[in-house]
Amino acid sequence: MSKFDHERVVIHTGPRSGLPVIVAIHSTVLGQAVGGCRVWHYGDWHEALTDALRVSAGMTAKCAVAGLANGGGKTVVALPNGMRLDAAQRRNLLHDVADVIESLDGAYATGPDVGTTPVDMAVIGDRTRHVFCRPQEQGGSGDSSPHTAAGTLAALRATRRHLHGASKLQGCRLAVVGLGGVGEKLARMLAAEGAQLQVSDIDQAKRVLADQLGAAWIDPDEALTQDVDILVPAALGGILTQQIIPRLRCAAITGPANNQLATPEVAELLHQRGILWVPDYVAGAGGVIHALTVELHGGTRDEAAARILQIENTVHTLLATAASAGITPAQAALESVQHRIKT
Ligand SMILES: NC(=O)c1ccc[n+]([C@@H]2O[C@H](COP(=O)([O-])OP(=O)(O)OC[C@H]3O[C@@H](n4cnc5c(N)ncnc54)[C@H](O)[C@@H]3O)[C@@H](O)[C@H]2O)c1
Repeated sequence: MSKFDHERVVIHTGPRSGLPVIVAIHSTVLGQAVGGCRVWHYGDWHEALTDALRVSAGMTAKCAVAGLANGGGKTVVALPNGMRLDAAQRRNLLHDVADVIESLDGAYATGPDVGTTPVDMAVIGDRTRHVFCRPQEQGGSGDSSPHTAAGTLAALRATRRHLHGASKLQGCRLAVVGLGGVGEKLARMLAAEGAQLQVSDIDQAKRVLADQLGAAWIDPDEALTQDVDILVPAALGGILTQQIIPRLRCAAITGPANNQLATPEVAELLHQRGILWVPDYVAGAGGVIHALTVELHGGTRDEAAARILQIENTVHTLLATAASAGITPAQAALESVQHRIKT
């Protein structure tokens, strides 16, 4: 039987919505647990619980590697298949979520995730102060995507340095897969640095951006297997499968997309193929660093920006440690998390 290593899990049927609100607190060893609020369709609430347990543990790692004084948590609400919330139902549900969070006496704070937005965080904020990423005009830290892009840029500099001895991205061959909130901003930054860019999105309307940036457009079906220095996944998770690994032609993979590995074993397969994989939760931490620094820790935007730039050092150290110990960067990251939580 696997060990239950969460501090607390609450499942509460919301009195207004009638829906089960799950809050999983994995760890508060480093400080208040944080993690987004996911409102999504699941087969049943057991699946939602499994998701909450998995993602909250991932948040502990993300915060620990980012040097934040926070632990990991997660809220998940399982919507029955086919259910669409109207405005009043959505508000009721968000107030149910807020009341559960408030009942935890500050052990956990939430932010946006799949199925929720910064505006939803403001609604949760009606009933609890333990919430982040509210819109800027409502006193929050606002859109996290520019900060996620800035953090990924820092991680890319460290990756470039590890591959080629210098961190300048000028001339570096990169494929950015996904040109949404984060990917577009990142592609613009990379183009401004003189990187040799290829870009891709399932949305053909994004071709205009490729033309603007002087980037080559790649068909989404072929985007992951381009011959580049660094592949930058910036769309959905689960893309690094056992099947795709033999076909990859990149030297490294560093991108913000969450949960890139289809299964944890894929990290070892990448290592065997000599492809560097920077854990997504390290490369994509800029947004959460910004939101927590500004909204929960009372820091300034400049302090948050400085912390985001530190991602370059963090990734540099991880890659150097992994190389000298002959382990994967994923394993090196895990050891650094365990070290931080124990000391
Ligand atoms: N927004 C943040 O601050 C943040 C923070 C950490 C991690 N992330 C992760 O980064 C990734 C991107 O986030 P985002 O906010 O930019 O999302 P988004 O929804 O704004 O953009 C995703 C883009 O990917 C495209 N896309 C989807 N499937 C694709 C495919 N198969 N090939 C190519 N393009 C495809 C979509 O059309 C869209 O343009 C997600 O995995 C997200 O979880 C985002």
